[in-house]
Amino acid sequence: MASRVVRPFPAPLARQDEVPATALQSADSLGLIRRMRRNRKAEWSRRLVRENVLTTNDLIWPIFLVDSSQARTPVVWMPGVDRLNIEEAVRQSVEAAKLGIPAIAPFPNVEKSLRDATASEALNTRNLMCRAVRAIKQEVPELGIICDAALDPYTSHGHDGVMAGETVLNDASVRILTEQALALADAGADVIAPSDMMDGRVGAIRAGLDAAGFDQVQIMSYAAKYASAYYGPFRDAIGTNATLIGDKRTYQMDPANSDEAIAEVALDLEEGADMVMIKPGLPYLDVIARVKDHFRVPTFAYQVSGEYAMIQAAALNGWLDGDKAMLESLIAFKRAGADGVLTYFAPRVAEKLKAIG
Ligand SMILES: NCC(=O)CCC(=O)O
Ligand SMILES: [Mg+2]
Repeated sequence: MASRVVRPFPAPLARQDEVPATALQSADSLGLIRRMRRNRKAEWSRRLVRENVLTTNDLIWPIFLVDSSQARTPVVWMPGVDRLNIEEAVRQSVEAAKLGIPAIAPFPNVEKSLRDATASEALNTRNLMCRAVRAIKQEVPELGIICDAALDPYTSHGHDGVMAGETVLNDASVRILTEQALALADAGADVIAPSDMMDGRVGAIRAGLDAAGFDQVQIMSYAAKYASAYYGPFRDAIGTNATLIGDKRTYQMDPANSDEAIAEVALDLEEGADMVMIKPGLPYLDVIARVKDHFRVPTFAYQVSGEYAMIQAAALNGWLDGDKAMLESLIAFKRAGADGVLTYFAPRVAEKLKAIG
């Protein structure tokens, strides 16, 4: 057996007030062949060996809409985020396109009086979403618009589907979601993003879109959407926090599972999803990595409202460097394998990336 060379533990340095650097180096050298720190010694070198890069092309910007005479109304639980009226949403879309953000994802805060048990307002082709999508498409046709298919902004009970007693009905909800998707496609949505987690909705929406001549409208499915506490501030933004009865654990996924995410993604791809999404983001990086490794399809992460709020709250208290934490959280998605991220930070990041050049 080859004997291992055991290096004597370096003798402790004599206590001195100042030891010259060279003396420290020679006294302590471990004679290492590989030193991982060499590549980190200067910014040019760190840039050269960097494995992942965040670009503006990776960003999807979720925005909140409201019917209001005021251009902006603040979302209290998401400092720095406002609900926009249609005119302001158009202006912000123009800005987003100028910054090079590829796409936005609008979400409506629907007037309470328009919400009912069957989400009938979701099918109104003149509803807030449809009017906003038309207006934005007319002004900035080159900006992608990704529209949620989900009933929660429109239901009086705050669930993503219609209910019988305490049960959220699957197939009946899918029929309504398909109609909703058609209304959005007709308004000009480029991508339908079913976020409801009903079974079979991707296939039904694909068939509905194709039959109506919208065969070029893409589907980005919220394939693995978890029943998460991190959606809290979003429910403030769209005004469902007060109305939601119970929770969504009978249709959204159990945070304890990840094999199940693979099964969900497989089904959505079979049913015709062009892109898949995992949501929330940072607490589910392992799921993003597994899905990307397994399927090699366009995979997106949603950095949800609670993730945004945590960073912002800490930054506003002076407990975190907000910009650094924002960028670090976003590069994590790239490292995990995501092709892009829905993030409320999108315009701020795009501005920063533009300034860096
Ligand atoms: N369907 C979209 C969402 O539920 C967003 C959740 C969030 O940002 O917390
Ligand atoms: Mg599913």
